[in-house]
Amino acid sequence: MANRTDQLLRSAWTAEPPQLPPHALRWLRQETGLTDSWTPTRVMTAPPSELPEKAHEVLTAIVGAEHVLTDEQSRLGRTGGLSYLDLLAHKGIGDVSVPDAVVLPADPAEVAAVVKACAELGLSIVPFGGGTSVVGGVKAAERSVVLDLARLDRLVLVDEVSRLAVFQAGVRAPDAEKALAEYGLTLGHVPQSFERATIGGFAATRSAGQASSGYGRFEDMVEGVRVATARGEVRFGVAPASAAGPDLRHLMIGSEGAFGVITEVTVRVRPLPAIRRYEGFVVDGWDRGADVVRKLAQDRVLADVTRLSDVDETNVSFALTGGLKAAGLRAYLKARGINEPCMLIVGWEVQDRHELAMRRAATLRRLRGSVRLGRVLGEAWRHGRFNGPRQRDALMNAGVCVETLETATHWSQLNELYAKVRLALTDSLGRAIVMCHISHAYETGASLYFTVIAPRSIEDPAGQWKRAKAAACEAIAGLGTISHHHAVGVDHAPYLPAEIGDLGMEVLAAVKKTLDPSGILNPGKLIAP
Ligand SMILES: Cc1cc2nc3c(=O)[nH]c(=O)nc-3n(C[C@H](O)[C@H](O)[C@H](O)COP(=O)(O)OP(=O)(O)OC[C@H]3O[C@@H](n4cnc5c(N)ncnc54)[C@H](O)[C@@H]3O)c2cc1C
Repeated sequence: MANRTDQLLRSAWTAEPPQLPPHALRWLRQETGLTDSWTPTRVMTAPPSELPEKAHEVLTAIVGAEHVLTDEQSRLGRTGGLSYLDLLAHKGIGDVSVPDAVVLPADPAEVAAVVKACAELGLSIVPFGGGTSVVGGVKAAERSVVLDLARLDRLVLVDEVSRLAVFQAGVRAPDAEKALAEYGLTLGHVPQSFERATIGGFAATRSAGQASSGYGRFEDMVEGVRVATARGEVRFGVAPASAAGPDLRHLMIGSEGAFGVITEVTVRVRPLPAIRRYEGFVVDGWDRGADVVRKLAQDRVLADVTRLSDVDETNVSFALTGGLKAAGLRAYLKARGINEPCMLIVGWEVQDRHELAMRRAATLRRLRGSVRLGRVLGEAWRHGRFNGPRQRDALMNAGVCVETLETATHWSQLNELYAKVRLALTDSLGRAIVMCHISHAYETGASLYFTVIAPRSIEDPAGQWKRAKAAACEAIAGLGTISHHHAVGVDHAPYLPAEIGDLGMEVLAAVKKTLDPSGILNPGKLIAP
């Protein structure tokens, strides 16, 4: 547990602080006007724990004294997740709430007992999986207890006949895949936060992995859930499909810890692919690229991974590869008639050569007119698919404001949404690089995932991003969803009523009141106070 606390305290993805290569730093300075000065960082400190003695006694009786942590380091490590604002807070910039204790139950029964006890004691609970939320989902509340699920780390059972597996909620994605691989199975859920995020966290946020076109979003993988609510335990999902009223699993999937703590998830699993093939293409222009992805989706021939970068994201990828190689590539593409290069990565994960040949041919037929850069680009993307958080830390260390936000809409509105969000971000951030990609496509629409890079404000680093984020959220309202896969958390809660309406909010509030009458479960998340 000491290692885990160290990792959470560091907030950075790796132990060694990553640095940008000199060519990338030079390029950034030139493009954004980045300088060497930014707000000095400070050491984060915590006030003493005010966990009442009675609460300490009760929690200790349930989980054991060594699993009720009130020391400063354990509490500071679990003040929030990994959004840009959270990372700033870890550098002593901006406000932070520190929980009074961290409680680590061992199994679903202990979770249920902790939730019940906290409801009786009137103590708020923040469920904490991998802590990778980027929307304030694990932001600690005042006078709260963080319920860390790290000890719920077991594969409970595998039903090979039905292709189902039951995991405890705290199992991290790499451990889940390792355990399934022993049975020749996979979940196929590979978000960029794969290395740290948990099965319970995926279910609680309706997560979407990079291979969502092939394996589906996480909610498509959930067959059943076991949840500890403040009123007792519930289990939903007894069959692959059911007409027994509304599907109550979906009250829990995406409930972000506000209705209960998910303790076990039954997931649908598949045979491990025998062949993985990733290739890179370049399409001329964003509109044309989005059209290609739409046709692939509507003709039902999407590869398992399908990811289209806009011109700015493609330029940044080229610039980061550095110097001569990038210049040569640009010249080659120009000679092939590509003036506005947009990178398209497609990846197939299949059982045999025949399946690959059939699916690949169907995709390639719709890619006529694009330039094929082959497996080198595809494999380079696959091998670097988890580099995002490392690059983000390096950018943070270089004094950059770096953050992502995402949305989704129907194809007919996609380009309007794309243009409006871009404009909102560039208007509020000034000399910034705003990049975007589509990585989740459906027959009716797609997600848009934006990344921004701007020199960090010296006077008001947190306010700089809050204003940009607010502008982007306002641009999204009425055109798309406030979140395609990052969830609501604290950050998006004020925008949810505009998306689901007052009556929709009343329904959520009614469910919360039924399952959590005293409002102790993850206060302020999903439903704004
Ligand atoms: C670098 C980076 C890349 C990311 N890439 C992706 C991506 O590709 N796709 C994607 O979907 N998301 C992505 N995310 C967001 C994040 O990883 C997901 O939201 C993930 O599902 C969170 O899992 P977690 O275990 O870390 O949950 P946490 O961050 O610990 O919690 C997330 C929310 O769920 C609640 N919660 C957690 N566990 C439980 C439980 N057992 N019961 C009830 N509530 C619970 C928490 O209270 C919180 O509200 C990324 C984040 C980072 C930092």
